[in-house]
Amino acid sequence: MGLSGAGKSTLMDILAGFTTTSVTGRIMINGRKRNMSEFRKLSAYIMQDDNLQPFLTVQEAMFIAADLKLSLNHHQKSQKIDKILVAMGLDESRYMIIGVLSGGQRKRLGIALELINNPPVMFLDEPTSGLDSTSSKQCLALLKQLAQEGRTIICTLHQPSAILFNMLDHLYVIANGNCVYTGSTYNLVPYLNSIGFVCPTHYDPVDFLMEICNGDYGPHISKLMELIENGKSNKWRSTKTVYLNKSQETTTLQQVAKRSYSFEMEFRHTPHYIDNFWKQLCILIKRNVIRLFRDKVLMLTRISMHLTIALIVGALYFKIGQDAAYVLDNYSLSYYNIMFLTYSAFSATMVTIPLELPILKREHFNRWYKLQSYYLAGKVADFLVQFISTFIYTVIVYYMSGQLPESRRFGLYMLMCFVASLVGQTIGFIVGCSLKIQNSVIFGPFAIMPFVVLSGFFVHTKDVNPYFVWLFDISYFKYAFEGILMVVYG
Ligand SMILES: Nc1ncnc2c1ncn2[C@@H]1O[C@H](COP(=O)(O)OP(=O)(O)OP(=O)(O)O)[C@@H](O)[C@H]1O
Repeated sequence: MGLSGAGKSTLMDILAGFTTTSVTGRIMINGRKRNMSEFRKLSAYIMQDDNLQPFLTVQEAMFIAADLKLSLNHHQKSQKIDKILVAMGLDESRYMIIGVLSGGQRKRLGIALELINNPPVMFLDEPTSGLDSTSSKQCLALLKQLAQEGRTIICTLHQPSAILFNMLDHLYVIANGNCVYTGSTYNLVPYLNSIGFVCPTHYDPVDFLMEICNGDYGPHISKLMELIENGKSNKWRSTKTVYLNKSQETTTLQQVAKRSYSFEMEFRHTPHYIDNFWKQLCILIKRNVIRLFRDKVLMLTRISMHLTIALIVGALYFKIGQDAAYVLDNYSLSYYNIMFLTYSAFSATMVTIPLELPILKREHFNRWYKLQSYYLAGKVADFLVQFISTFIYTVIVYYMSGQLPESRRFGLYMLMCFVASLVGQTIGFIVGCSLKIQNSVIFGPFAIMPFVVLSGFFVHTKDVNPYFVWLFDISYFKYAFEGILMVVYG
């Protein structure tokens, strides 16, 4: 718990293993140094932003997660999904598209997706942010139930209400990146009393603590930090009992530890990924195909843009292909075709990839699939749209501009254009992954323009200094352009 900017998400990223670089210190699990590979099998991290696929239904998303994370048959998966959806209060929204779910439903779905494989340790960054008081209560009650079943639930909270606060077992309060209290929730007021901060009657202890952290009663953070040994002190921890629910049913810590141990043992023998590469690939292709057909706007825009430009270009260069007087125009047309197809594939990929990255980060971090499967599945789905777009464009331009009507020439012409567009797509993927979307729109074209200049269209190899000739050899535009000219005139 802590004020905004206190360092909660940073700490959570480090504990979950999401941030491993530029941090120092040791992370111990049950007294042993954390083995990251083992730990990732035991844990799931639900980040602050939902990062869900907006075009799937709740049930489809659950089945895809189950297919990737469980080695059960369809009926068993279905039963498990039903159980989780009921527990999460999502049963009635199972056929709804994720994009139209409310904030609370999306949060619950984020948890449900990670619950599928029943991880013993769950990290949640602000699971109640953006939720109303009833949804927050439902969400924490559910987490409490999971903790009672023996899981370790670690979550960050901004400033919980008294009801939410009473649901917590252990509290770790951060201010300015340091710990100012660690201990049980019911020890908070006695702790504050012991150091001279008397919480006024009828005053919420959480508000009081946050005001102290905010410096409303003076600069006391370093004093609090020292007293609690920056989180190392165990003085205010609960050692005897864990309160389970309002009826004060209790269970011993040993019982909880025993259940946690059995979860841990179960996971030790689980492979890092449940499915092999090919199975992951098939599941991800299925998901991409569903997404592609639901997200019709982008697909239809790409196809109709190719159709429109092809008609304009075809009309401009109408029947010039076999007229010797227009040989230079035909030369320019060949170049334009490669430029257009490459650039359109490049920009479409470059702007869509950054939207996918947060989802990829979450799913890959939580061991849903390997990166290779994700990449290839994305390529296969995009391959289809790119092929249709390139085919429509090439057929129209080739025949309207009056190139030789030979199927072999047309096939090769089409192949040159298609391969060039795939290279453009790959460069768009690299740029989209490397830069933020606003930067990639500005700097992305620089990844293409050097190849354009070195294609042999503007400057010829024989006219440049011999030291620069190798630059032409790395320009894929040059190969595509030469290929097209050989197809047309060879
Ligand atoms: N221990 C630390 N030492 C120095 N800087 C820190 C420390 N922890 C966090 N920070 C920095 O403080 C800033 C805010 O951190 P973070 O986003 O984790 O806060 P937060 O509590 O999650 O905020 P919010 O509730 O608004 O999401 C970041 O720039 C982070 O790098």
